[in-house]
Amino acid sequence: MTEGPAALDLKGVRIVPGLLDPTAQAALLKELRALVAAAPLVTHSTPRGKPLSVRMTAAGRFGWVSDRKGYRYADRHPSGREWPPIPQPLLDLWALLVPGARAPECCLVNFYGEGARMGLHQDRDEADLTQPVVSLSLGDDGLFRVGGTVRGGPTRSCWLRSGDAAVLEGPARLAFHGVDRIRFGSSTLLRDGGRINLTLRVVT
Ligand SMILES: O=C(O)CCC(=O)C(=O)O
Ligand SMILES: [Fe+2]
Repeated sequence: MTEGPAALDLKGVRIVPGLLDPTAQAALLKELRALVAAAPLVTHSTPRGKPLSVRMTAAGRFGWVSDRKGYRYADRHPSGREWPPIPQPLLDLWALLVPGARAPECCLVNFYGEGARMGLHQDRDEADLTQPVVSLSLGDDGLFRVGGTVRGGPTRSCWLRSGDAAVLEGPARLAFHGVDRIRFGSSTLLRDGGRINLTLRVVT
């Protein structure tokens, strides 16, 4: 594969439906099970102490964490252990989708159980905002909302399905985005339902 499947544009965010076929999704899921065994999912809280509905872990040199001390990248899991390496299939997808970019330093693993959501936000904790963010969805469908680079402007939404990718790059690198809800049980990839979202980022 040299170019990858056809992409759609959602307010400048590149959506690549069906990037991973079901076999590749199952293979990746197997790697993620090992990843989560080494670095268990955590319920982070906002700096004000409100728990996030999305549970998270990470791989790579850095993971993203949040607690009373604020939102930040950390070089260790809250357990004190190092983050596991980013699975090779994800590094390959990054190279396919954003060939000119630096190597990713973080793969954030988000798990959305029933009722979990993520409010509109910008990804701006990274030092080099010229580098893209690549996001991959697995499991249940998620309603992905994208706005502009200022809060409160018009937004558009689309459903991200298992195997779909989204790339935040160029002028849309700082687009507000979030996940309003998931269609719990819409995919058979995860036996007990839920949605996994993987985001690859250059941090430094
Ligand atoms: O779950 C998604 O599709 C988006 C995740 C996200 O925006 C983030 O982790 O910063
Ligand atoms: Fe984000």
